[in-house]
Amino acid sequence: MTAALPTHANPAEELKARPRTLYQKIVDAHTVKRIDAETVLLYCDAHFANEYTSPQAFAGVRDRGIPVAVPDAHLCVVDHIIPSEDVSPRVIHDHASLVQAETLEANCRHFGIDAFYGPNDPDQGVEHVLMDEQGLVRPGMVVICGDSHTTTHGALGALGFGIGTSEIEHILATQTLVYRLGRSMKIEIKGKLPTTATPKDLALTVLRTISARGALGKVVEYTGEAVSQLPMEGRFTLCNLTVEAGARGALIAPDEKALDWVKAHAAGLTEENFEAMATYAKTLRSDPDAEWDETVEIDASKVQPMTTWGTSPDQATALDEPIPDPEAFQDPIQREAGKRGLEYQGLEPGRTMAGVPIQHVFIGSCTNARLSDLRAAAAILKGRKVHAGVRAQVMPGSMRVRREAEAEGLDRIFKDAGFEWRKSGCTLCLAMNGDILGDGVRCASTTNRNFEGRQERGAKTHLVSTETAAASAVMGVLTDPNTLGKL
Ligand SMILES: CC(C)[C@H](C(=O)O)[C@@H](O)C(=O)O
Ligand code: SF4
Repeated sequence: MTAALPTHANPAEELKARPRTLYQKIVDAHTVKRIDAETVLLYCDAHFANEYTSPQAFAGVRDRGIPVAVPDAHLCVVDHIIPSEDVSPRVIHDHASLVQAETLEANCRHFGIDAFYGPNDPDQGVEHVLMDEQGLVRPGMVVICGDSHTTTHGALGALGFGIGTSEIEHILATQTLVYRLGRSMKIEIKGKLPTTATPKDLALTVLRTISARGALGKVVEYTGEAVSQLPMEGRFTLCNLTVEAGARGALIAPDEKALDWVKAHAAGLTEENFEAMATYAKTLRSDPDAEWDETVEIDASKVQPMTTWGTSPDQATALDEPIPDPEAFQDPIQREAGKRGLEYQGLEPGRTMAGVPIQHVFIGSCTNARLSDLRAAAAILKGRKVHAGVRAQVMPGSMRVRREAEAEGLDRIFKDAGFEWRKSGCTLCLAMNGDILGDGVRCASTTNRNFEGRQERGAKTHLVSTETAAASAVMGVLTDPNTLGKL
């Protein structure tokens, strides 16, 4: 006869009984082995590699003469170093960049990785646009990449985060990662986002509220009415920018919208697999009495069109509010950073950002270059012209986005307005391959980083929504898109 074990002796039962956050549930489901109180060996479902951060990792695996453990779990794309000129076939002029692109292709061939998106692949794109567009990210997955903006994929309820080169090597060799557990942070976005504001404005508001260090070491979960109302593209934008607060992940519990997105994008997903995914997705939410290390509330109804005034994404303000005086900041680090940011940008406290003259507009990047972004910009640009003295460029997030936009005639609207219609890639987001601004050029940019010199030494970047970028292109000054018809 066997005596019944007391329930607390069964770790699996104990795990299930404890209220958990969505983050904890995903980590538990992927834990191969607990290493110590702070660290686990984590199974990763998918790894995405670009040509820029992967070469040494592949070289390490080659040198040891071992195979890539699960070749089908990797997707490789040339996106960071590829020029965006509108030529066919695409040519990489820079020798070092060409070597990086060719090395990635050779590594894929050598290790039996079929999912390679080279410069002339019809579906090439910025990795964080491409992955979701190919339906490769599913709710509950752990997805990793040697790139910080992998947090983007939390929009689908997947734990996405960036890793370093030695970790990429570990993934290639073992499909696992030695993972230090993060702390949990709930950001509840209450109320409704006004129709005059966009998800990008919400994301910049979150950053301003919690600061660029506000989520350091934490995995954020977004909840609340405004978050459920966001379309998938808006959720990608929000989760993409969350890393700029230092977050180690950004999650949104998967709902019907997330499942519909996967259904619409995952080629070959059978009805049976979809049903299994949908059933699992229902369990992917934080338990009502889960404990959080930190919680923050934000009122969505107060969000207004935003831009950045400094050189950190959290140095943001509404376009029609006065630029704050950093001298008044309590935190000495923020005070110094604010003073330096304003000085770099050549701006004074007290004036509004609306009306600041710009010479360049960039619509692109993994933050805001999906089809809905291009539609929103085109709706503003239709029948209007880019202001004299402004150079305006659009780099669709992927070649598929570009094709879909062309099928709707959006390229015509952009070109008629005076925009350059380019090909997809990171390009001007981080000043690569000749896609750079001149020294001192001020740019309204739909990207996620406004660091000193990000778009070229001395160039001034102001982060904005796609709508604000389009309106600013027309006016030649930073412009709240809601005021456009009224000016
Ligand atoms: C090049 C890469 C390591 C980097 C990142 O990690 O985010 C880049 O994509 C960026 O946006 O600055
Ligand atoms: S588009 Fe910009 S932010 Fe996104 S991965 Fe490329 S360089 Fe990084």
